[in-house]
Amino acid sequence: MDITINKQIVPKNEKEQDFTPVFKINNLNLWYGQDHALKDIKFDIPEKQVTAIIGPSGCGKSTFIKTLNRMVEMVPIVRMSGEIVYRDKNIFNAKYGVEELRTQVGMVFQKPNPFPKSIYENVAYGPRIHGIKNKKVLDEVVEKSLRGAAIWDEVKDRLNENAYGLSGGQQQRLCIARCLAIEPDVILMDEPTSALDPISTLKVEELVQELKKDYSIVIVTHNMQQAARISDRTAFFLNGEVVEYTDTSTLFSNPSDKRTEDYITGRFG
Ligand SMILES: Nc1ncnc2c1ncn2[C@@H]1O[C@H](COP(=O)(O)OP(=O)(O)OP(=O)(O)O)[C@@H](O)[C@H]1O
Repeated sequence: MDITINKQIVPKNEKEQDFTPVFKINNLNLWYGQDHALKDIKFDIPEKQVTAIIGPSGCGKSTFIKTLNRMVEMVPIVRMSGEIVYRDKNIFNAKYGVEELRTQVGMVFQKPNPFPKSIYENVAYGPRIHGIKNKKVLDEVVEKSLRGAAIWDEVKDRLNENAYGLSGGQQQRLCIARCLAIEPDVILMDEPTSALDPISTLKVEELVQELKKDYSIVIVTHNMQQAARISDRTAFFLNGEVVEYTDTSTLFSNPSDKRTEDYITGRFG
């Protein structure tokens, strides 16, 4: 699309975005002690799309995703500068509580980490903490969340059994259900399929495609095929910098940076 300014036709700027950002990241820097792990990160993450973060081991993918819900600050030696704006609020602003942020920005981890409780209690836990006590309401939230995570049919007859009795893939979808139960806006996923078998991986990938209708998703993955299959936009990280960030099909078919090309063609990493 061209833009008309003073009756002149101005070609569309490549950097112009045609999406609504859920996160705006401006000049984000992060250090672990002296180690400069994130360098001048600047890009916007779209609403209701899947954004993949790719790059070789140690390039800062996990560190980056954990800045978005401020989990990275649990490491005492971390220092940061710059700005992360979530829906017009600077997440580092003292007035914006970290609990509130984490209610809106949920996270699913690499290894499924259910609580040692029943399947039902795993999902009801968050809503209970947020003050929902009514059993009927909780039942509805649990069912809706398990359905949303595409695991309801597999567990509906064993809701009171311990979650540890589920397979790894089922546990991961249960953890996604637990995340959905607090009705987040954004879901962060840090290598959510790396501990899963291929069939469970496929189920989680299909689920991500469903979830993006209602949620904005950021996913760290080692697996470039996975990024190509399921994401709309991809950021390629290298040594703590974003080398390239664009729509996924362009990044994989026509990368603009030689380092991206070398990485996606397997020359390093
Ligand atoms: N808790 C920590 N304390 C000190 N340094 C850390 C810590 N976590 C990560 N780092 C360093 O920050 C850099 C980025 O690490 P990070 O785990 O974010 O990379 P990654 O791309 O997610 O790697 P991988 O793909 O192997 O998980 C690395 O140099 C790592 O050693």
